[in-house]
Amino acid sequence: MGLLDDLKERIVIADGAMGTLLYAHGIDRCFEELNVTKPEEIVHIHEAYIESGAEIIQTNTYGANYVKLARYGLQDDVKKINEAAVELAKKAAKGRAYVLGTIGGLRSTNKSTISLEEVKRTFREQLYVLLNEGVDGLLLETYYDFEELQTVLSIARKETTLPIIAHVTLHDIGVLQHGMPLAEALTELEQLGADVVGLNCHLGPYHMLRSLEEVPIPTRAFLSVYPNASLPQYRDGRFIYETSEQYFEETARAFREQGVRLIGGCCGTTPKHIAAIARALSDRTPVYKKEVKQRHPIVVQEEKQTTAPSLADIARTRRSIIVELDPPKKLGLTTFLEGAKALKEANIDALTLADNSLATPRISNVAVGTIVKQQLGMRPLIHITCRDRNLIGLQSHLMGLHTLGMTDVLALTGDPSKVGDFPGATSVYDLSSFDLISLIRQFNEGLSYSGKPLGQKTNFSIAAAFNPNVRHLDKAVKRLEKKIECGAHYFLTQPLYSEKQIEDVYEATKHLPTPIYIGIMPLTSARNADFLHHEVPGITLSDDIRNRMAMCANDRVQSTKEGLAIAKALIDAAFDLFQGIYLITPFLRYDMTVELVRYIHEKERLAKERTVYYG
Ligand SMILES: Cc1cc2nc3c(=O)[nH]c(=O)nc-3n(C[C@H](O)[C@H](O)[C@H](O)COP(=O)(O)OP(=O)(O)OC[C@H]3O[C@@H](n4cnc5c(N)ncnc54)[C@H](O)[C@@H]3O)c2cc1C
Ligand code: MET
Ligand SMILES: [Zn+2]
Repeated sequence: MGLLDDLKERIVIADGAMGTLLYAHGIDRCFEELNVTKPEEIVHIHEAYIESGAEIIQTNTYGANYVKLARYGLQDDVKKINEAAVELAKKAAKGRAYVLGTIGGLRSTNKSTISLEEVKRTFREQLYVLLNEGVDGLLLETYYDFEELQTVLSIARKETTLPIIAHVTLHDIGVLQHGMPLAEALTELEQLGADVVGLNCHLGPYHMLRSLEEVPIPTRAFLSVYPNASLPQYRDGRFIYETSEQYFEETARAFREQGVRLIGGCCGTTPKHIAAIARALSDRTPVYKKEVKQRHPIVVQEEKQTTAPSLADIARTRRSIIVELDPPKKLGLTTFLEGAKALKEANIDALTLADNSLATPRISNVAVGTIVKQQLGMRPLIHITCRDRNLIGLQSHLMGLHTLGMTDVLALTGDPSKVGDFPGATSVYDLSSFDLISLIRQFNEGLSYSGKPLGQKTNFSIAAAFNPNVRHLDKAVKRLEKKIECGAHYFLTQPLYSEKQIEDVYEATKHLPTPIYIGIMPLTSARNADFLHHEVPGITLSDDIRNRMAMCANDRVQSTKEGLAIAKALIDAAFDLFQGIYLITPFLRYDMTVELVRYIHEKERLAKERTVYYG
């Protein structure tokens, strides 16, 4: 008889948390290291769970992989720590309980932080040690990212015929990240060969029960659940879980009614919780039938589509000029508004507003954008970085922009805090630019990050950044292709300072379906040229350009003239290759960008005249 035979006949009880139990005892370091440094404590916890009724225990290896151990400088000890974990669990089990080798998920909410190749490499290393040490089965737990779980489950299934338990972690009731329905996920895991499929961590019994109500009893696999004790509280700098064992006793019976065959606990649970479950299900009798609640279909109201064409559409059909005029670093909008008005009169398609560029605080671009839109009737293009807002803040921000009717956004990772005025400030980066673009696309489908209906579809037109000032242009273009896959509609480049570079950019991107706005920022002085050349990563100015600026020395009028002449030559180079021109106003010097806008319009007029004249 093995674990799967037992599960065929009856409900099986598993153990509870290891990590939070150690944490509650004051251990804040790497929990898995204790397999080697304090083995008797680990054995003691395993024994306490078995004595409480656990028939299955899991090795203390949740984070015993290369990536997580590296945070403690223990990356070379993967083998040693996993070997010790199996030895300790077996020592505690003494044949009284099955020993599962646990492998935890690596990705949380941000896919881009760890590639699938890294996931595979890391997983394999841990898997082979656990299998070698003779575990009775595998527990793949706390997978927020379904793609990651699919990947590692497929690897594990090829490597062993032992029972595999695959656990996803819910994002919200009934759904994984990005809105994947739980029932669909569990069916897919069963099809990939998992013997037991279910849930663990993040949420407690309430959310898990409501989620399982929407899940049919699997045909071949068994259903399992390892709820957290409760939602954690943050008190005096520590996370605390508080749930009475009595509540676990009641909910264990409710889990049985949902067809659950394996039940244990996750974060915050203790041997007392497991004893409560064992008491509640003392006869271990399973149910074989249940009524499945239908998931409410997602109702998304169509948002009125704006009639104005997007900036991407405009750049596809005609010359388009957008101008960056950044919100000021000091309070007061007088100069800024004068500049915005002058640019409006010069006839631009949109005013782009940076989001604390170079990681230095500026007046909120939403506040400034609202004024520009409402008072001047201009179209603001709002830059959004992932640096200053976490996943909650970003979604709230997008909902706010939608509410204000601002549909043009530029999705960026953003300059890191350390380049700006507050180098010690946190750079959040819950998301990368790729994830932010995907998130905005999902908003356009009427769904939040978790897949919850937003009630309306947003209508964002999504711009993304293109930095051609890199050593390998082909790599930058690969990033563009990925951004398009994520949902980018068009691109804005960093400022370019050479005609040749503009041609290279054209050659490297002409296969892309999305328009590109070429960035041109006039130089204001020799000092400005030197700063850009020497201190801004990636920007290189030719000797000729720097000499031309140097010749103007400190003469402001002459410098402006020369800066404009250089910018005009760049516009000439871009004119026939790109319809979109993105002018960047240096230091609120809107006189310069206004002049360049006029230059482009005049050029356009002459070109049209020529076309008419010559047919
Ligand atoms: C049009 C435009 C507007 C901008 N506006 C703002 C703003 O308002 N606020 C602000 O803080 N910053 C702004 N920036 C700066 C921008 O955040 C950084 O320059 C960023 O590095 C490039 O854009 P991204 O954020 O989309 O980065 P991503 O394309 O997401 O790149 C993120 C990081 O990946 C790395 N990377 C990118 N390309 C390559 C490559 N080819 N090879 C190797 N590594 C690479 C870099 O380390 C980069 O920082 C803007 C940039 C552009 C082009
Ligand atoms: C973070 S989810 C829980 C991981 C592991 N089962 C533990 O309790 O330590
Ligand atoms: Zn947990």
